Amino acid sequence: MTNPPRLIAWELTAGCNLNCVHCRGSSTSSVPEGELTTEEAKHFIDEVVELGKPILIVSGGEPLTRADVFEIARYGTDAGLRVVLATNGTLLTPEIVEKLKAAGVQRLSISLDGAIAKTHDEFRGVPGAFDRTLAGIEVLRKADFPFQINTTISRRNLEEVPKTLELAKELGAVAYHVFFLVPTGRGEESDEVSPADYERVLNWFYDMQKESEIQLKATCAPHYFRIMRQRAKKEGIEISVKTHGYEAMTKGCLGGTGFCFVSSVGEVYPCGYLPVLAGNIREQSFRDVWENSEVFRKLRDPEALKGKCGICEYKKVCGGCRARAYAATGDYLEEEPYCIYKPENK
Ligand code: HEM
Ligand SMILES: C[C@H]1O[C@@H](n2cnc3c(N)ncnc32)[C@H](O)[C@@H]1O
Ligand code: MET
Ligand code: SF4
Repeated sequence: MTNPPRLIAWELTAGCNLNCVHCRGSSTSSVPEGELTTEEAKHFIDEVVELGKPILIVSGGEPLTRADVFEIARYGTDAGLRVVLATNGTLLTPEIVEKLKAAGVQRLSISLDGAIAKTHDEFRGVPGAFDRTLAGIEVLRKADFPFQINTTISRRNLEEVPKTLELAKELGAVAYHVFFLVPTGRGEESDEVSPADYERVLNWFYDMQKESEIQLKATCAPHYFRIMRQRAKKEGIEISVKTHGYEAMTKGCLGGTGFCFVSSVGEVYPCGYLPVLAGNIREQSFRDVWENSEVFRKLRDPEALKGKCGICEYKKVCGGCRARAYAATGDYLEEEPYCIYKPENK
């Protein structure tokens, strides 16, 4: 029996009103042809529910540029899914927030890639984006709508991350999730932080997590799960849900095991950063793709990992980033290129 997905990220549209330097989808204002129609989108939700009740992340592109986003979110809510929406926050108005509430959307993630306008605007490719995002957050606060802040960490904003966390707290975010840049789409390898900086930031993140009153989560940094265990061992702490919350129950990357990404034209991928196609929901059922695709089957087998990830004692909790391995070598099972750890049995 294959476990159902726990989380699905859905690129409802690839079109976007911004032009970020790091965008995995290389999104622009021109909307590619062949997007799933409203009816196809609803059919996809029907198929998801047949498998289980994952969190459905309605994402993009910029999902708020699609007129039927509320109707589709409502459909997901009515089907029993926990629907959340990932947005750059620039298009939020009181009317839109009311519609999101009425559609049963439970939380928004707002991308904020720096603590000051210059950093964020350079990231987002549009002057004034920072101010517009902050205005969007103000609308959410007034409406008492829960939101989390997402920051993508790269060389451009690495040193500003602590300040961005402080800003997220001041703004009233319920959580702060950091994403580490993956060199795909417009994301460039030269913007990735060094392996040593990964180690430094993730150790800082561990310290922050212990004292933070809001939830912190690192995505696309599977090595965090190794670092968490190394640090806890040093401190003589047993990892449990009580001490480490949700992080104690999950692992480095859920791509293909508990998570998948569905593109605006119905393609299914292990995540939004790994361009290895698992299947297309226009040609097959979602169940068939999830249960039988070659790439998902391989990602479910820790023994398939190669290089140092294959012999690492942490491979079941970390497993490396398969998208970075693919970007570096063309083989998604190869070792994670941005990890400094030397496995003990090497
Ligand atoms: C509630 C609002 C949330 C929003 C809007 C949101 C948004 C996102 C987005 C946009 C991604 C990137 C997916 C991609 O493009 O491939 C993502 C990934 C992910 N998120 Fe969230 N998220 C939310 C909450 C959570 C929560 C509460 C958890 C768990 C406690 C979570 C766990 C994850 C995981 C595991 C991934 C997958 C990345 C990976 O492969 O490791 N998210 N989220
Ligand atoms: C959902 C989150 O994904 C981020 N995002 C977009 N492109 C990339 C990439 N190449 N690598 C990492 N994160 C990315 C967005 O900035 C948003 O905050
Ligand atoms: N456009 C939204 C954001 O910036 C969601 C998708 S990003 C690839 O957060
Ligand atoms: S990262 Fe999000 S906001 Fe930026 S261009 Fe891509 S889809 Fe648009």
